[in-house]
Amino acid sequence: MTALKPILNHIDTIPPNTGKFKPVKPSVYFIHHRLRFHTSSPKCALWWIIFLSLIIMLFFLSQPSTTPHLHTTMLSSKSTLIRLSATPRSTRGHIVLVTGAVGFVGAHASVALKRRGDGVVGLDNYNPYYDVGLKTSRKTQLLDRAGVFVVKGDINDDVLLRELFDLVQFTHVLHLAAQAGVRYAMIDPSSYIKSNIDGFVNVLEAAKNAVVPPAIVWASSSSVYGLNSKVPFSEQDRTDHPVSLYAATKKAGEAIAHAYNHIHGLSITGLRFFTVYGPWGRPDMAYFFFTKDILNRKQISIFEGENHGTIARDFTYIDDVVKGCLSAIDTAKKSTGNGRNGRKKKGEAQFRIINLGNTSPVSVHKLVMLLEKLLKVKAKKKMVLMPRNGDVPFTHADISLARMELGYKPSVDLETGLRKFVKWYLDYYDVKKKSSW
Ligand SMILES: O=C(O)[C@H]1O[C@H](OP(=O)(O)OP(=O)(O)OC[C@H]2O[C@@H](n3ccc(=O)[nH]c3=O)[C@H](O)[C@@H]2O)[C@H](O)[C@@H](O)[C@H]1O
Repeated sequence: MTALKPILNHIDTIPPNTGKFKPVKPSVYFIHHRLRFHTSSPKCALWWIIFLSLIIMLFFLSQPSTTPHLHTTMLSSKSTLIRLSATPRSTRGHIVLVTGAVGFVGAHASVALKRRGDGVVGLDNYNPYYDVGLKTSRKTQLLDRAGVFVVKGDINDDVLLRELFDLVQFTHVLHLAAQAGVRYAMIDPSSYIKSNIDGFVNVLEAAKNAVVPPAIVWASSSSVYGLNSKVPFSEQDRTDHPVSLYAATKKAGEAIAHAYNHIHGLSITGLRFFTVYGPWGRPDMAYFFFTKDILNRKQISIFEGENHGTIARDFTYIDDVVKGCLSAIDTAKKSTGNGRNGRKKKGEAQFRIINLGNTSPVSVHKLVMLLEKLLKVKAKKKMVLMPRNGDVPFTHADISLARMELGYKPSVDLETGLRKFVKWYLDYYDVKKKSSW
């Protein structure tokens, strides 16, 4: 500001328009006036250089970033690692941003993508909804070993996302970052809005603003089917009666995705996951904390419906879900863009919603029996009427669309999948096997 002062003082010296001069705008007059009378003075010329430099600097700073790497500040120290991680092994490989990369599905999917030769960059905020130590272990034991670099950051951070999309031209985004869990919405409802709505919109904004908008594959949920009684649940069925806030935010996500697809030509595939389980799973899920409680000889509550009705889930093994995700990426068509910013719109973009389930529901009672068998420990069971806090009595996926679109064919039954989970659990938590039958 002090540098500008001498120049500003000269404004007082502008003569009034007496009519002898051709009327000119004051600013233009000022420039002409200054150039005519003072450019010969070296001191004034210096002030002019400073003034013009400031104007030029302000002009460039106010421009949206179109040149990659121009404004990278948050990521600049990691840019080499990020680019390395993003580089596919072959020119035909995809370049995928995986959000929620240290999450359960995110970690497995990132590793699978990287192993087959795609370029992968992870993004995760390591939120403390459940044990951050487990998330860190997924990073060190799975992602680091596979060569997947994970940026620690939030999907709600639009500056970070812009930098990331400036740094790497992603062909796909596998958006898995979310506030998960059906029952936790009773405790922290706003976390669902923040992650599943605000965060999702932020990711879509970043994608649509990318120089070449990537295709999006993201995680919706079986919970959108609510209390539907027609089985199996088909993508054609109504899903406008969610019974949990979690389900409501996932359903809202599907509607938001449709709007972005329609307006901005983003290619979007929403995958409705059905109770995904397996090694490195989520400790907030029943199969996981039942295992812990059974081993600790703690009582577990098994939910049942009215008149002792059975509660069942279409439990889906992680490897099957990962195959479905990869196939969704492979079959995703390119985004067509919105025709703005001088870009040509290339027609309607692809929009899909696909169930990823196992299509063979198992009762929670059976789940517990299998865990007892695998852990060789008798559970202390208490039958409890299912609380009205967002749970649904059963889920059952119709997977014919997944079969057709993705060649999806789940191959792991619950007992086989739980055996792998239990093996991992005992190993990870270093549990000494003790039988209490
Ligand atoms: O498909 C989904 O989209 C969702 O799947 C998962 O939700 P759910 O299918 O509800 O799994 P989960 O909580 O493990 O309960 C399993 C069963 O145990 C029963 N259950 C639960 C707790 C308990 O104490 N007792 C009990 O019987 C309970 O009634 C249920 O029948 C994800 O958590 C969710 O984030 C989302 O991804």
